[in-house]
Amino acid sequence: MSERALVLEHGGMNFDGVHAVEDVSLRLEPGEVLGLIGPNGSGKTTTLNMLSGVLRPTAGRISLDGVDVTRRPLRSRARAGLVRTFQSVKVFGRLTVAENIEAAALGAGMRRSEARRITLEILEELGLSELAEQRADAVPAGQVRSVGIARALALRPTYLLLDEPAAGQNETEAIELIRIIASFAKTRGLGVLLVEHDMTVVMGTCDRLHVLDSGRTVVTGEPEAIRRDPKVIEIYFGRG
Ligand SMILES: Nc1ncnc2c1ncn2[C@@H]1O[C@H](COP(=O)(O)OP(=O)(O)OP(=O)(O)O)[C@@H](O)[C@H]1O
Repeated sequence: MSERALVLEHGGMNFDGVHAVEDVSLRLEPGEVLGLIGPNGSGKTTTLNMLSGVLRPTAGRISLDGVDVTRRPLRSRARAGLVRTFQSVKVFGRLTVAENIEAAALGAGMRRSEARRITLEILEELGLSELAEQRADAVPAGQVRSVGIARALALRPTYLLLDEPAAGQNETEAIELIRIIASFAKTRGLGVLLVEHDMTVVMGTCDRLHVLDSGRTVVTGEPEAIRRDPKVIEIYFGRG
């Protein structure tokens, strides 16, 4: 197996006796899109918070391309190529969308001309070019999330963790956005972990799915196998 991967081994998070996540192991390689799915409260966001460094796991180990980062904070992981988005995106409202993205690239040490070039390239690939010169506080809520994704991509990560990137969009828009992100993953060798609770959205867009329920792994595999898995059917459709 390749050393190049983001790996969680036997991860656990215990909040004062509440086992939000227990013994979860997963692996994300460059170039693949892994959907982390499960019903409300199943531990998706907690897992993403552990992987990105927002939370320090109470059990287990996280490694990034073979290096143990379990005790490293978010910023240090971001410098090493692991970048995340948040459910609520904070933009500089008085700056344009392009300036918001450039600011991220400049903050990561890029030269101004390069930051500008990368910004325009990413906006085009995400289908957001027409927003480039618009003030960020005038952008509709659904598209602000895409601005957040563009900003994360401007940091040129190797691994990108997305927390419900398509929330607030309808199913067709959500699938379209995730398809675009998946094509980024393929062309740039980017590993994408996508937290999502809508099965339909992840089915046709992810390479693999990891299903959680009550903080534990139910099953991991290719979408077609997951769709037919009796345990997954029970979780999604069997509970009144
Ligand atoms: N800071 C915290 N303190 C105590 N319990 C927490 C904390 N954060 C999460 N939990 C609990 O951990 C469990 C998993 O929560 P988490 O937010 O990770 O689930 P989720 O799958 O992301 O849910 P959703 O789809 O609703 O966002 C839930 O029971 C939640 O109440």
